[in-house]
Amino acid sequence: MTDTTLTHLPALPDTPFLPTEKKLGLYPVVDTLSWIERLLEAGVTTIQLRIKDQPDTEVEEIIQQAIELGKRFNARLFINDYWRLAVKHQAYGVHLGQEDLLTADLKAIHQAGLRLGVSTHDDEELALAIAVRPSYIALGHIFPTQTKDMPSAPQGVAELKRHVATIPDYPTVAIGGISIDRVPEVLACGVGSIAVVSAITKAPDWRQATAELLRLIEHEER
Ligand SMILES: Cc1ncc(COP(=O)(O)OP(=O)(O)O)c(N)n1
Ligand SMILES: Cc1nc(C(=O)O)sc1CCOP(=O)(O)O
Ligand SMILES: [Mg+2]
Repeated sequence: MTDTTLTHLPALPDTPFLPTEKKLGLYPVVDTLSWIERLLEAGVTTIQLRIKDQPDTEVEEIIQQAIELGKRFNARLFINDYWRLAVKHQAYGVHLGQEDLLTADLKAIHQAGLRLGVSTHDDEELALAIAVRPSYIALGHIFPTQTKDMPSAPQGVAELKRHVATIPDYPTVAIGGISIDRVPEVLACGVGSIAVVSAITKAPDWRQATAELLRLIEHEER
C-alpha cells in the first residue's frame, strides 16, 4: 500500500465510526452458523462470521441468522467482507481488508450505524486504516498461519508492540497463528483483543480451548 493509495480511498465519513470496547477480548473468526451458536453459548462476546468468495444470494440467509444470533446473545458480531448484507440486516459491525476499503461504500456503512474493523499488516496499511477512523484496527499476521495464504511475512511480536504503541487510544486486535501458548506474549504487547481461527476450530477439544482462551485473555489480571 503506497501513499498514493490514500488518495484513492473513496469518500470518507465526516466523523469516526461508532466506538466499540477498547478491549474486545477473545475474538473467534469462524465460517459457519453452528460455530457462531456454540461459541456464543460458551460465553464468547466478540465474534466474526468469515465466509469467503460466495455470491451474496448464497450467504444472505446465513448472515441474517448469524446477526440474529449475535443480537440474541447481546454479542459483538462482525461480518467479514459482505458489507452490503451486513448493512441490510443491521449487523453490529463489519470487518474489511485493505482492498475492500478501496471499493466499499464506507459512508453507507457509517450512516447505517455499523462498527468497522480494518486489517493491517505494515506501517503503510496502518496509516491508511487510521485515515478511515474505524472502530478497531487488526494487526496481522503475527505468526505463520495455516489458515490463510499470506503475501507478506509474519510481523512478529516486536512489530506488534511497536504498532500498538503508535495507536494507544485505539481498540486493537492481533491475529494470525496465535495458539494458546502464545497468548501471554501477544497480550504483553498491549493489544486489547486476540482473534483466532485454528486455536479453536482445530483444537482437539474446542470447549476446553475456548474456556482457556477466555480465561487467559479476559479473566486474568492485565
Ligand atoms: C479480526 C480480523 N483481522 C483480520 C482479518 C483479515 O481480513 P481481510 O484482510 O479482509 O482478509 P479475509 O479475512 O477477508 O481473508 C479478519 N478477517 N479478521
Ligand atoms: C483470516 C486471517 N487474517 C489474517 C491477517 O493477518 O490479516 S491472519 C488470518 C488467519 C488466522 O487464522 P489462525 O488463527 O488459524 O492463524
Ligand atoms: Mg475480508
